[in-house]
Amino acid sequence: MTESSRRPIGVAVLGMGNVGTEVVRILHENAEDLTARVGAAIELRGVAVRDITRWRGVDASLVTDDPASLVVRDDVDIVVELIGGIDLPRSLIRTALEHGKSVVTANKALLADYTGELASAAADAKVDLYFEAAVAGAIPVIRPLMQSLAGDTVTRVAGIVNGTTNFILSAMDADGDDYDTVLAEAGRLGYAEADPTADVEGYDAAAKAAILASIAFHSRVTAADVHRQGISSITVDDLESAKKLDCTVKLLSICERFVDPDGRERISARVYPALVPLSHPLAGVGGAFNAVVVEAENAGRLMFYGQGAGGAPTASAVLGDLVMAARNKVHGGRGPLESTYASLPVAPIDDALTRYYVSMRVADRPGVLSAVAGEFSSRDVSISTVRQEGAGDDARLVVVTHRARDVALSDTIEALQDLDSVLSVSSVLRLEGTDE
Ligand SMILES: NC(=O)C1=CN([C@@H]2O[C@H](COP(=O)(O)OP(=O)(O)OC[C@H]3O[C@@H](n4cnc5c(N)ncnc54)[C@H](O)[C@@H]3O)[C@@H](O)[C@H]2O)C=CC1
Ligand SMILES: N[C@@H](CC=O)C(=O)O
Ligand code: NA
Repeated sequence: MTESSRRPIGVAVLGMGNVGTEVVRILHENAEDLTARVGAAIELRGVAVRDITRWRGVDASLVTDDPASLVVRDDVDIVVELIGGIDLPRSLIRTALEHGKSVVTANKALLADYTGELASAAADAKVDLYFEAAVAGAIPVIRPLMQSLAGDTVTRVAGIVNGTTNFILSAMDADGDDYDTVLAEAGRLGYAEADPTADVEGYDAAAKAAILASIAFHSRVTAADVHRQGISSITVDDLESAKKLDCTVKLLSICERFVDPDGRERISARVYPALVPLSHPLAGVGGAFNAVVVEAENAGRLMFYGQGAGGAPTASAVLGDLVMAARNKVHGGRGPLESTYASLPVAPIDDALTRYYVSMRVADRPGVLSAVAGEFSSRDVSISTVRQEGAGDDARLVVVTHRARDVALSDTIEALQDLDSVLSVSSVLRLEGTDE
């Protein structure tokens, strides 16, 4: 059968915002190449928008404000969900899968909590559920973890997976720019979520960490399992202090597999702003770029780098999934199924091994250093460096620790706050990207 004689694959795109608009543009612009790659034409059968009266982008006959009607249509084979949110897309995707449509989505907030439900609906219907765009935008990371590394044992996946916060921190670091101005710019450029709290408070990065940990460790990890802290408390002063330590500040998502003191294998999944040495490859990842470092027992260390947000880069990942799903519709076969056989439990943040950087205002008098050091040593936390800055009312101590259980470090901070000689603890950040 020739490509032109094969039945075309019908596609519906739900949501025509930053990403949806770009998906439709690429579908039109690359139509001929896509047909050759799939072995049949991909035809846009409908787009769903919120307000039909304001939509001017595509042929009016394709546009509807009723996405539920599109996902059950007989001439639609693949549904692309780009609305965002939870309840509506959850119900639309379920209905689409139950009606035998393959689904492509970029919706990490939904997947972080409902991959199990949606993947089993896809398995029941023998169709595909693809979501490469949901983590790190254009960067291929889901497919490498699910397929290329399927024969290896992944031990760690860590990196920068939120473009908006990386854009903000990079601008604050380079130009000392004001936080609100940079956030507004990230929204204008199509990086930020509809509610940018999801970005700045780390919810988006935590959702992505849940997805990455689930896939990497063949277990089910949801957003609630991920320890989360955002960047809203990071100041230009923190970035200046970081420079004095030859570091910068990055919002990191860290997923690790580790053996606890009782010999049980567990997962640690956490998101927080951390000091990263300038010599570390993640320190050089600027703007809305993302980078993910994967460590596997046999492959060693792999690094994936590229555009993690924005309409066109994200649409590129969506199109990759769309081509895969369309090929499967034409030639048969299916993408990989969800794999949760290992079922590793997730440990609380208290059990993670981390390093702390602590900056505190102290009374400028004898005995302060030994009182501070005593609080660390009584909890078995070993100090790596101590630096005194300023004098008199401006005296500050900056302590960097070696790796210790996070709970020992956080208990130490509480105890320091109760010391008479410590006037205030002005900044506490974890330090990552070092081996100590
Ligand atoms: N923008 C980005 O860089 C990335 C976005 N994503 C995800 O992709 C999805 C879409 O993101 P964006 O395009 O940036 O969001 P957006 O807010 O620009 O687009 C969503 C669109 O859906 C429309 N919509 C809302 N309710 C609707 C309804 N009931 N029926 C039809 N349309 C409706 C909105 O009017 C809007 O145009 C989200 O899940 C987001 O988390 C994932 C990776 C990167
Ligand atoms: N808001 C997200 C978009 C991509 O996932 C981000 O900034 O990374
Ligand atoms: Na990706």
